[in-house]
Amino acid sequence: MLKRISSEKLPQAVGSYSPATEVGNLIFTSGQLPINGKTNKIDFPDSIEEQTKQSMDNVKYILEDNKSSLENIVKTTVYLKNIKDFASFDQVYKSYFTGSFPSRTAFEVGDLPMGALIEIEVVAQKIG
Ligand SMILES: C=C(N)C(=O)O
Repeated sequence: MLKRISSEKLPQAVGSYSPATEVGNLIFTSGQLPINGKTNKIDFPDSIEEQTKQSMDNVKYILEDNKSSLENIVKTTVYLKNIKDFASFDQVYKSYFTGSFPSRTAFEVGDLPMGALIEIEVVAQKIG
């Protein structure tokens, strides 16, 4: 049975989607835009580093509020507005992991909602 899940720390969805869906022992997040849940906006429109932090924090909130964690990510998909941001994004991204890294695909897209520079989605395993 599937269940729609969320976190109180997330921003409002910008469209017709649930923040995440749980099925069995897996969590599938929607793409997390770099929107701050306190301000409901992209606080740093020109900074890939800050936007990576916010998208990763939003992923983290979903997982940690639903019996999972960043360490339990199976696969990450990263959408970048500009592939030239890859190295800067990756520097911030790797700081969120202490052991091994999840599988990942990263690629450039034409555009993202709200003028974002990045959007990150994950599939993660639940703990216990
Ligand atoms: C922001 C999204 N994840 C969406 O619009 O699908």
